Order: sequence, then structure tokens, then C-alpha cells
Amino acid sequence: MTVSIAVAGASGYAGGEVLRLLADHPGVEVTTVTAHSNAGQRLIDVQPHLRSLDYLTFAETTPEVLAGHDAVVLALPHGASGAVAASLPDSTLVLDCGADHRLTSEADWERFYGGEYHGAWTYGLPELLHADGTRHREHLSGARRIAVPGCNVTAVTLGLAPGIRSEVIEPADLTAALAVGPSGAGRALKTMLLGSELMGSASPYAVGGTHRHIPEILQNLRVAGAAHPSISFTPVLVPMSRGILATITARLEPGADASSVRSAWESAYSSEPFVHVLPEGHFPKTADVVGANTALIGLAVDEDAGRVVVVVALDNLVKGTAGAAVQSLNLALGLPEDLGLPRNGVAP
Ligand SMILES: NC(=O)C1=CN([C@@H]2O[C@H](COP(=O)(O)OP(=O)(O)OC[C@H]3O[C@@H](n4cnc5c(N)ncnc54)[C@H](OP(=O)(O)O)[C@@H]3O)[C@@H](O)[C@H]2O)C=CC1
Ligand SMILES: CC(=O)N[C@@H](CCC(=O)OP(=O)(O)O)C(=O)O
Repeated sequence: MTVSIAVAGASGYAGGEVLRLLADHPGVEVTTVTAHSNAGQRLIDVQPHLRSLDYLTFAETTPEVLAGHDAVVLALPHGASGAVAASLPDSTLVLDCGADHRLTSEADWERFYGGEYHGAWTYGLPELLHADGTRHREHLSGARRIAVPGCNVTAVTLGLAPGIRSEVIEPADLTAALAVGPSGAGRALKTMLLGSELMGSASPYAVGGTHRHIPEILQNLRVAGAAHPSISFTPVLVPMSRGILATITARLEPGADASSVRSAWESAYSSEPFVHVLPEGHFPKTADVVGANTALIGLAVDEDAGRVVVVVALDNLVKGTAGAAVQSLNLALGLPEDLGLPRNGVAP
């Protein structure tokens, strides 16, 4: 049976990437796409790279338009998906690429986002290691409401969870500095601004513990077993269209060494199709993962500093959003988890 899907916010970057993956997914058919200012336009006039979807025209994003599908993917700005989702039947699988249903703490929502709190949904990070050794994918089977993680959050969580679960790193005093591409900010970021100010520069933003992904990272680290995690998180916008390179450090627990560190990460991800730990001495680049639903992890122990250094690369629009949405959709519907998901990137 083919699953019928509507994608809301399909004129944006995240929605466009969801469509690129679904277009080649053998188990689904995209029957409806919606937009806001682009409603009424043909999809391929706005997303000209999506040639096989030339039969689609953007409708308005309304509950009526989205009703009647087996699955709905929401790729709307923060605050826009809560009300839309609430009007869809419980039996419809709804995946929200935005933040509206990620945080379990209403206080965190109010502090970092504000506006109406809609409650948390099942979290869409299948590889998330729980403190008891289980994986989060078990919670996704049969789920009908899924909150897709933030892209920076995915990188930092995948980078830290094995060390926390196996108690080789201290969950307080963590640091993460991320080089991020501007596509993470969506299509709304002004093109002229990108050309004149972003190119040729590296620009920090949300410095000093203010980034809205911090509570989501801490929430995940608690799931992995950290009682009181704390992290200093600094993103830096760099001139690459896609990608995140997260450089994360953590203090070694007493008694932990290079061997126990490597074994913690390798055992956590040895069976994962989309998360790979690189051999000793190898570190990932963002260019290695462009277009792929893959996160690559490099590890080192800095003996002098007494810290583990974890470097994670992923494509913010694939493993950081659209790929995570499709992977979660597969699990929710009982399809093979990797169906329709590219493991290989594009190069150069
Ligand atoms: N870009 C990324 O790497 C990631 C994005 N996300 C999340 O995905 C969601 C979409 O982000 P992204 O694609 O980057 O953003 P874009 O700005 O590229 O796209 C936003 C989409 O939402 C539509 N839209 C804009 N305003 C409204 C509104 N008031 N009501 C309904 N629809 C509206 C736009 O329509 P139109 O263009 O026709 O006006 C467009 O389709 C966000 O919640 C974002 O946080 C999550 C992880 C990573
Ligand atoms: C460059 C840039 O601005 N990137 C965004 C990442 C967007 C993302 O992960 O998604 P959500 O907005 O859904 O949380 C940021 O750092 O906030």
C-alpha cells in the first residue's frame, strides 16, 4: 500500500529537502504540498531542482487541505505548526520539523521560544542512546506524532550520548562550538545579506548560553543518563550552503582513557546505518556528508587537557531535518528504517 503524504511549508528549505527524499522513496506518494506567500505557484517554479514532482502546485496551509492524508510533514516556522497539528486526526502520522513539540519543559519553551506551549511529542532521533542502553527507535514504532530534532541538537547529542551513557566523560562542563551553514536559517534569510556579509566571513551568533537549542540538547543528555548536564554552546555561521561541523569537548572521568573512550563510541554506533565513528586519527569534514543522511564522528583524547574531543559532521538539511523526518516516518509506519534514505553524499 502506498502512503499518501502532504508536506506543509514545502516552498522552504526543509520542506524542499523532505520532498527531495520522498520523491525517491518507494513506499510513499506526495499528493499535496502547501506554502504561504508562494501558495498558488507551481512547485517546480519555486523548487526547480525537484523535477519529478512537476505535477504539484502549492495550496494554502490549512487544516482542511492537510486532512485526509496518511501522513503530514510540517516544515513551518516555529509557532505555526501547533495549531495546524491540533486539528489533524489522531490516526494521521504527523511529523513536525519545527520546534513546537520538542521540549518537554514548558518553562524551557517559554524562556527560549515563547508563545503558546503545545506539549512534547515522541522525539525523532532513532539513534539516541537511553541510560538503560535501549535506543530511542523503540519509541518511534507506531508513533503518530513525532517531533523532528533541531539540526545542531542532532550533532551535539550524537556526539555526546555514548560518553555519557558509558560514564567515560563528565556531563557537566561540556563545550560545543559549531560551524554552521546559513541554510539552517531557512530561505527567509535575505539573499543579498548572504552575498555581501556572509561570504568571506565567519560570524558567531547566539553567544553566551542564549541559543534555543541548548535546552533540547540538555533534555537529550538527561535521557542518555546525565543527572545535571551543562554545556557552553556557540554556533558560528560560515560560508558553506549546508552543513554542521560540531567540535565538542568533555572532561574525562577519572580512570577513563583513550581505549575506553573509543570503545564507548564504537559500541554505541557499530550497528547504526547512519552514524559512523571514523578510525583513530580521522576526522570528518562537512563535505563528506552533503546530501547524505549520515553523521560522521571523529574522536580524540587530549591527554594534556584531560578532555575528550568529539568532532561531528552532518548535513543540516538531511540528517539534521528531512532525513531524520523520513527515518522516523519509516519507523512509525513499520517500513525498513533506511528506505529512501541516501547513505552516500555528493563530492566534490
Ligand atoms: N533549515 C534547516 O536546516 C532546518 C530547519 N528546521 C525547521 O524547519 C522549519 C522550516 O524551516 P526552513 O525550511 O529552514 O524555513 P524556510 O524559511 O526556508 O521555509 C519556511 C516555510 O514555511 C512557510 N511559511 C512562512 N511563514 C508562514 C506562516 N506564517 N504560516 C505558514 N507557513 C509559513 C514558507 O512559505 P512561503 O515561502 O511560501 O512564504 C515556507 O514554505 C522551521 O521550523 C525550522 O526551524 C529544522 C532543522 C533544520
Ligand atoms: C544558521 C542557523 O540559523 N541555523 C539555525 C538552525 C536551525 C535548526 O536546527 O532548526 P530549528 O530552527 O528547527 O531548531 C539556528 O542555529 O538556529
